[in-house]
Amino acid sequence: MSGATAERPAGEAARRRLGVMGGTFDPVHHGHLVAASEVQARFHLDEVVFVPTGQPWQKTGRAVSAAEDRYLMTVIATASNPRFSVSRVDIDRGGVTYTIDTLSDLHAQYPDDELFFITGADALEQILSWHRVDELFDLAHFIGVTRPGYELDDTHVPRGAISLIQVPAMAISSTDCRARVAANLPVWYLVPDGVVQYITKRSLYRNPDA
Ligand SMILES: Nc1ncnc2c1ncn2[C@@H]1O[C@H](COP(=O)(O)OP(=O)(O)OP(=O)(O)O)[C@@H](O)[C@H]1O
Ligand SMILES: O=C(O)c1ccc[n+]([C@@H]2O[C@H](COP(=O)([O-])O)[C@@H](O)[C@H]2O)c1
Repeated sequence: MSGATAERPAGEAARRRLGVMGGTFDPVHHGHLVAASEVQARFHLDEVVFVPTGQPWQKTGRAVSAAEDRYLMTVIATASNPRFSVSRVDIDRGGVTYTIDTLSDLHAQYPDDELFFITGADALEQILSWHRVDELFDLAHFIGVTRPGYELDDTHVPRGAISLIQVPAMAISSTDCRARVAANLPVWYLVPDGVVQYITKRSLYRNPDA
């Protein structure tokens, strides 16, 4: 996608700007929410749609929680922000999730929208290994965000295909949240209150080997 900028083009013909925050969200945490909020404001996005994955093919070595649990936690976490929404495209397609399919489906659903795919520095490091990566940059402008512990580097991405921005540093990961629940430590204030309650109600993450 050429010509995407942080500035919203003036004039009535401007297209709706839709941010896409893809993730496993197992569970969704304040690092995800702060990053999406910062990008929404700085890039003047009309909306950011969170898209929980189906099966994340590069997260090996452990079973991911049920898609419906990850979806509902994401709905709970985003409900209070009128600029946030949640899409089921990856979950309803089923199977392994590839971003090329996520973006193709969203483009079909919102053909007039300009898409901005948000990715943390850790995910960006791996992007050349993504399925049909060469076609990805035609479907969306990418926005790489800082994440504590990772270098934000776009030198491997085609020039003009990505913007990098600094977001408030949140040293939170889903891995750490899961480990804390398993160790009977609190996740209050790492994830939204409703997500803490959902984790408790559904007894998620109690068994680290599950
Ligand atoms: N603390 C954070 N700050 C900025 N970006 C983040 C942060 N945590 C996750 N992200 C980004 O959000 C997206 C979805 O992340 P994901 O759902 O895999 O969370 P995670 O915390 O990395 O999970 P896990 O620890 O299970 O690997 C990715 O692009 C990731 O880089
Ligand atoms: O398309 C791919 O091959 C691909 C490989 C790894 C990750 N992704 C996407 O990157 C986003 C973050 O993924 P993850 O695994 O860090 O939660 C999510 O939307 C994934 O579908 C996509």
